[in-house]
Amino acid sequence: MEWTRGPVIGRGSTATVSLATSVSSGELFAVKSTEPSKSMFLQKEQYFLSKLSCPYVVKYLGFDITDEESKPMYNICMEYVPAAPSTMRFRGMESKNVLVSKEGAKIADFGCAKFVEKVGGAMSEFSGTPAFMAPEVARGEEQGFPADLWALGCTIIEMATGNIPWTEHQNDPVSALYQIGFSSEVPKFPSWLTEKGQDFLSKCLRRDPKERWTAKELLDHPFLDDLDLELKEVEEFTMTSPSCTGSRFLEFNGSNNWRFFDIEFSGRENQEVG
Ligand SMILES: Nc1ncnc2c1ncn2[C@@H]1O[C@H](COP(=O)(O)OP(=O)(O)OP(=O)(O)O)[C@@H](O)[C@H]1O
Repeated sequence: MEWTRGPVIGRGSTATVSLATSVSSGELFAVKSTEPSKSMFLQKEQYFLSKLSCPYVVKYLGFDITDEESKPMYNICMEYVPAAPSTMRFRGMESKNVLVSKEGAKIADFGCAKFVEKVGGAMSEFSGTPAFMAPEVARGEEQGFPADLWALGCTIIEMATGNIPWTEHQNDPVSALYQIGFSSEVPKFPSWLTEKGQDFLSKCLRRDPKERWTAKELLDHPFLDDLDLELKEVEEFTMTSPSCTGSRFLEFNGSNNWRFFDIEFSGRENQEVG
């Protein structure tokens, strides 16, 4: 597919993400690029994305190597998910690897992903962001499905506070790993979350992976019933500001509830992207 690169819309530690346009169809999509010599994580991500088809994962469109001003670039093309810009008026934040669009939340960034071959088995490799690691992962013991539910709890904390869990150790990953792996502590829960929200977190953030709730159990947790209600209410909610005219935002409304709402950007804000 022939395409042209547009403005940069995001940067991570391994790659730069730009908007791109298909020459034949005019379709807008996102391209994640890096130099081929530094493309190990991106190639791994390409492998995972190409195997996944799920409405909650950014859609993979292909990969290629381009020559841009005599500089080769390794590129993964994927669905463009307009992300919530930090400048908008909302207090809730989404983790940078969870993009929120009109269709809901989608997971992007599979640079540290791996297929589970043997659930609960010993770890062949150790990767991830320390602050989101489950105690058993920090100790290098195992990385099974329960570790994902621990990470979910950590993501909720990040969304509610705007900070990663264990912020007190954010400049010292080694001490964070030690605290996570060998203390009896769990990350601090935001005190302003509802009782149901706190209870949901307590089920995700159990230090013993065998005591942690499973995804199936969590899906029936009353905290999620409340979110459904919130979404219905929000369908009636309209933003009136002329400068905010089509992405979905998550807001913590101060009375212990989260809600989603939709905003469209004015042309000016679109130009500011990148
Ligand atoms: N499909 C997409 N649509 C819109 N924006 C995207 C998309 N993919 C990534 N982005 C933006 O680009 C940013 C960087 O992307 P990403 O986190 O995947 O890069 P990375 O180099 O793998 O990051 P990390 O530092 O976590 O390794 C994201 O935070 C997001 O804002």
